[in-house]
Amino acid sequence: MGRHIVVLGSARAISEFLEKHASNTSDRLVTPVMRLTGIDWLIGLMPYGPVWRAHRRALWQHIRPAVVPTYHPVQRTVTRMLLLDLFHEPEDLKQHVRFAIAATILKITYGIDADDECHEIIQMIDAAIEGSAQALIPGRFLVDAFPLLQYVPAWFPGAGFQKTFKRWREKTSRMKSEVLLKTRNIASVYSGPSSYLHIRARSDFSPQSEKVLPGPTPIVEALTAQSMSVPAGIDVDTLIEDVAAVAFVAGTDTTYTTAFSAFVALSMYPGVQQRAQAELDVVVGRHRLPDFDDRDALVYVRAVIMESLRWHNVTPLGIPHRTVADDEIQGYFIPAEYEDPGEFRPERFIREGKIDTAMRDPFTIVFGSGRRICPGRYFANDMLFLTIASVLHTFNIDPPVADSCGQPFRAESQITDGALSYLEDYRCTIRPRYSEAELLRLLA
Ligand code: HEM
Repeated sequence: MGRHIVVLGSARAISEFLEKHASNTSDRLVTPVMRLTGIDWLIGLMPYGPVWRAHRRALWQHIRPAVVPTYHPVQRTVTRMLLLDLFHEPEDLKQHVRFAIAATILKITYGIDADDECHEIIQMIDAAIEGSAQALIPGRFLVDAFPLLQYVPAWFPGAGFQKTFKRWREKTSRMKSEVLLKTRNIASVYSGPSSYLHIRARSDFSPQSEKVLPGPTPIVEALTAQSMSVPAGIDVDTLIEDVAAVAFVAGTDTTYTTAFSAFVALSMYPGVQQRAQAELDVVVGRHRLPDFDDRDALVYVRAVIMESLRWHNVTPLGIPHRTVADDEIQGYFIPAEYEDPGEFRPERFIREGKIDTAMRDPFTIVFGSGRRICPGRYFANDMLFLTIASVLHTFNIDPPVADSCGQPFRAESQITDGALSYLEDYRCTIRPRYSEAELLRLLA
């Protein structure tokens, strides 16, 4: 309705417009639906200005590259949990991968351990963010096109959306405060070692990693302890609540969907999988799990992750940037950045055994650009590396079996519409590459 949308279709145009004109192109459009559904506290949706800056700075301090390695012990432990869970329940690959990413983020933000309570909290958060996924779809609700509708009372015929919005608002605010309350309760009673693995591990299994925890200071605790300068009118406690919750909301589905698409792709391209596993066998060997120190030597596995980010971009439209003043961008030239873009081919990123720096790294594209670039990108990249390398090292990923004759089924790489893009068909199956005894030795 009277707005122009410019789609930036090339890396050159993105850099030209969102980086070089950043002071003009870093705003966001806050729609009536975002306000009515109560999701305007998300950093990604805040208008450019001091309030956004204070939130972003608070989060960035705790997920910038220099800090991200302090989360490696948590990532290692959760990944071990994941491998164990996959061994026992291989049919639940999708749920287990999602749980592992969610559990990592809950531990580093709130200090909440990946036990049964974590499941309950994840459910509470999922219910609360149901509205944001809907509210972010442009044109999903008529009130965005006709803002006067927001003043129509809920009892008025056709204004049922008001009740839905109220329900979503209440769930979000309950989620933010209850999760934080639980965190504070945990902090006040907790002094011993973490319950990670302890609760979830099978009785015959007691991995050494249990001793590694407790992990780093949770982000909420660190923010509470530090003295922050915030703009007038901002309540520090609300800021902390919002910053912690946004890490979960913005970081979980994006990261797990990318990891999961990698597994689907690997099931569809067995040659790629075999090459990656052969590299893991040489670099890591059969007696331990991959770790962050192996990253430099795991050139092909890194290319698999780059290719996963490119092949299925979970946020293909990013979050729209809004200009604050008139601007100009020249030309609409959209060069073909990658050959055969539909193919999953990590080799495109490798030249003479090394990552080819002449090829555009999807890492520099899929996380957005300019001042609103994703602050969680380094943390996400680490989670992707450890999850994908570890699962590939210990399991074979196959296409699902399509019929009673055992014919493999080839998944189609169709994607869904919406603010977040999912693969339509997520089916794939996994088989361990190790016996249970060998796997337990690797996890110890
Ligand atoms: C594979 C995983 C991820 C992908 C593909 C992704 C992608 C994106 C994209 C495209 C944007 C919009 C950037 C722009 O406007 O130019 C964004 C923003 C954001 N992301 Fe991520 N993200 C991921 C993981 C994470 C994680 C793990 C966190 C936090 C722990 C996070 C927190 C945020 C926040 C807070 C924003 C809003 C930034 C702002 O508006 O200033 N993301 N992300």
